[in-house]
Amino acid sequence: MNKNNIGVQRGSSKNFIEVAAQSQPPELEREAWSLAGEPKVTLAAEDVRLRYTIYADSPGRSFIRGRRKRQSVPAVRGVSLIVREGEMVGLVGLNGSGKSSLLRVLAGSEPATSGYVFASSQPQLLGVSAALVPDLSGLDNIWLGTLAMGMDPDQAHDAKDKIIELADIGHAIRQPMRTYSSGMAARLRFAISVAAQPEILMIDEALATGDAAFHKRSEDAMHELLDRSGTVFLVSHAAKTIEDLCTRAIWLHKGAVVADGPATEVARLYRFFAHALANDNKEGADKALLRARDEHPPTTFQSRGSTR
Ligand SMILES: Nc1ncnc2c1ncn2[C@@H]1O[C@H](COP(=O)(O)OP(=O)(O)OP(=O)(O)O)[C@@H](O)[C@H]1O
Repeated sequence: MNKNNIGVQRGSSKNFIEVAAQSQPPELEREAWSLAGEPKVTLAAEDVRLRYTIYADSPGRSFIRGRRKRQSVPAVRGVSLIVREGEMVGLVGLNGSGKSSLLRVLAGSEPATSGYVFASSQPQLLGVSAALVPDLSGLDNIWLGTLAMGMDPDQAHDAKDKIIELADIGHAIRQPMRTYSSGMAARLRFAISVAAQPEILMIDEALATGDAAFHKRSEDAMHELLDRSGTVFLVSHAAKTIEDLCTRAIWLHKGAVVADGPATEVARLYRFFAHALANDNKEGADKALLRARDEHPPTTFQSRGSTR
């Protein structure tokens, strides 16, 4: 039996917030979700779909918007998953496979075209950047960022030293953020996001910037979060990072989940796949993909048959 197959168990969605839903699902359908059991479910997504609408210019046509060709691009195609506390979930896949789009929908920062996402608390998508102001110093931005994430002034004050220590950007912390390198800014954003101690933290490639020492500190900070029964989602192009850091990996291909299972196995098979593709070995790539799908099939909901 597919170990990711979610049986019809009566769980209650009462304690969950709705992160993304196109319309209110019927109560009975919601109750068919397996939200009960241990460890606690922190996030559940069912048949999430996302399409972007783009306007493409056809040759010979004018730039008048009304005459532009409207196209709908499917970025996420029917993703279902159940994530429990203590899991560190890595998303792997080729460029354009939908990793960042899925993360944004799960975080509630991009509305799903259809499907449902429930979470035990508001996920924190790393990137308090919207709240940070380039003309203000790092210190002022720490204050602003922590308040923007919902801390009260006392909590923000208490968190300050830890953020400075984790970001470790020296005297630059007193300089305006516009003078920072992209790596320094990423470090500060990461440190602020982690300090909020969110139950669900979502990170898109933050670990790609920063040196080995920062990498180690950020790993430690994420493990600390997991120790406090949190859940971390991580998008990275480096499948080896996912393999080393995460407990579970979800492989996305053309917007759909190909495989979902232990990071050491799924991320390793993905690496074989990507390596084979890079070497024009289509047969090898297909083999790795089919093996991953076979051995670590994606989550399905028995209540409504398999996800598409
Ligand atoms: N704002 C947007 N408007 C239109 N199409 C988009 C938008 N963002 C992403 N897409 C399209 O959606 C698909 C998935 O993109 P997404 O960025 O989620 O993939 P990804 O796996 O994170 O890619 P990468 O590894 O290159 O960062 C792609 O076809 C992309 O072109």
